[in-house]
Amino acid sequence: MGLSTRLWEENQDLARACRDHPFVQGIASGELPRPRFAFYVGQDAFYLEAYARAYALALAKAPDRSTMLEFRDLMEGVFEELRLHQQYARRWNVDLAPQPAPATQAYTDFLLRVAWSEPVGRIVAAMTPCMRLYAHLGQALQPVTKAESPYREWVETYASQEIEDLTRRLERLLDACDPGDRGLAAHYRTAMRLELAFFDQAWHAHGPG
Ligand SMILES: Cc1ncc(CO)c(N)n1
Repeated sequence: MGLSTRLWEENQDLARACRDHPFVQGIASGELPRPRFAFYVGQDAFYLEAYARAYALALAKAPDRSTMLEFRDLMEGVFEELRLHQQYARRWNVDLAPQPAPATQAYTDFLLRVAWSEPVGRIVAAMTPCMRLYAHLGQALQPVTKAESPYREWVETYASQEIEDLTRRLERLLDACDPGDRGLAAHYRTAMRLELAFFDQAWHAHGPG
């Protein structure tokens, strides 16, 4: 079994907690209060800029040109996602340059610290949960998302083949890492925990209802 598969399986508790989280379930049902989604999109735009910078740092540290090109394509995918956020922002009155809230700051601080100070493999381990989790959520939610959910486009984006393909490319880089490096599993799990905290933060934004 490849390292990416093993780490994903070891983190199924957190993957399930994200999938079953009321924020995520509210996206599928369409019942998620809009101010909470707007808050999430603004925080996510801040997050994604850090995520793109982490790819740029990984690119700078990559050992060969083919790995550099992988990081370039992955980074381009993040900029595409940010374009989607701009569309949501226009539609839903989102502040796309917010102050980062605590869970956002914790996640971006973690990613950028790893990206600045650690080797490429550790960066890949910290960045993989973001992609695999969202590909998983998109694919899991697509069949149960209500046609009338205002968040349907969000689900479709992450359920797309394009996201799955990019996720696999990142996972292949993880599979090439030294499976004896325990720091890889630690970073993967830290990122999964931060993902859950990110949903939880958005759920609790703007009070009940
Ligand atoms: C917090 C977070 N994790 C993962 C993704 C998927 O790119 C995202 N947009 N935001």
